[in-house]
Amino acid sequence: VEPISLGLALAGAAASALTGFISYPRLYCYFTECCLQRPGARAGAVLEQELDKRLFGQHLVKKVVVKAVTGFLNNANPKKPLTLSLHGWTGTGKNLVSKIIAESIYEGGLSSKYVHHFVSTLHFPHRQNITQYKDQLQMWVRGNVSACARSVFIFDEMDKMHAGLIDSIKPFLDYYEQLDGVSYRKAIFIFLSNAGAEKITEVALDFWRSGKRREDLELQDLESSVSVSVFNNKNSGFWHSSLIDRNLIDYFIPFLPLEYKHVKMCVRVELESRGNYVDEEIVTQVADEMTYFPKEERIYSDKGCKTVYTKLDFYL
Ligand SMILES: Nc1ncnc2c1ncn2[C@@H]1O[C@H](COP(=O)(O)OP(=O)(O)OP(=O)(O)O)[C@@H](O)[C@H]1O
Repeated sequence: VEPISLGLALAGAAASALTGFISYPRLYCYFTECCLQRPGARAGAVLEQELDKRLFGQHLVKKVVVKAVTGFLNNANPKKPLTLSLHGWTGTGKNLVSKIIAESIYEGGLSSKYVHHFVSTLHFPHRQNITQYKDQLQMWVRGNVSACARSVFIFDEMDKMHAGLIDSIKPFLDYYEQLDGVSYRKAIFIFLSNAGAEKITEVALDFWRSGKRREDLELQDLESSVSVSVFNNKNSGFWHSSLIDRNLIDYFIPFLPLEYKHVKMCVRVELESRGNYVDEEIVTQVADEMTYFPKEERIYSDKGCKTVYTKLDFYL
């Protein structure tokens, strides 16, 4: 082979590799994280599979989250961003679910540069700075959605957010095609809060007392009462919020309080993930150590699965 033709052949190969790289963004995204990384159908399948495997005792959550997120990701032309509001008792899986949603869309999950996690007490602590927070929040959201339409925003501790602050992002959640040249329609907003937990527990407990199966509880039994109680709760972060008023929250997702058997499932998973043998005696001991309410029936774990892991340290 002559040096010139070899050189030409190499140059040709390099050029075609380069155009291949450019014309196949997916290949490029194999090496570096990209916005809109995973196709909708694939993300939906991952989401369903992971929720089935990792989330216990939340049949309503599974159903609604899979339907809402998959439907949204598969819609090439959504009319507004997806807004999910997750409500329930502490330690029932709200952070876990938002993590699983993030991981289903971006491999990096919560560490992805397209997933943004705000914690009210950390990022917006002082009531007197609310005007400044409103401006910052608008800037953050606008900047990140400009960089990637499929940005995910998670707002934790909504019940500790100062009333009125969340309304500053209302325009982004509405049915606008564009605002100042930016379309927010492909973004996902997830709000987490303990507000509404009492109402959810009340309904679940009534259901249990009337001898019905937990799995027969339907979303209709809870959704509207949760949204009303959150709207009217002064400490919900959504107090008289125009997001609720204007129906900009697509789904209110109720997390049921966890029972003894769910706590045991959490202990087993933790034992396995630490590479330990699942000793049923330890599982029972840890579950027995948790406290349960109401006082008479002792059905629901006070802290859900939250302190299971530290309690387990004691036995290992
Ligand atoms: N329903 C569940 N299924 C499986 N694991 C769970 C469930 N609920 C909680 N856990 C586990 O318990 C721990 C605490 O859960 P998580 O942080 O998701 O609770 P949370 O509802 O967000 O609580 P908080 O309202 O206090 O923030 C996590 O490690 C999580 O994996």
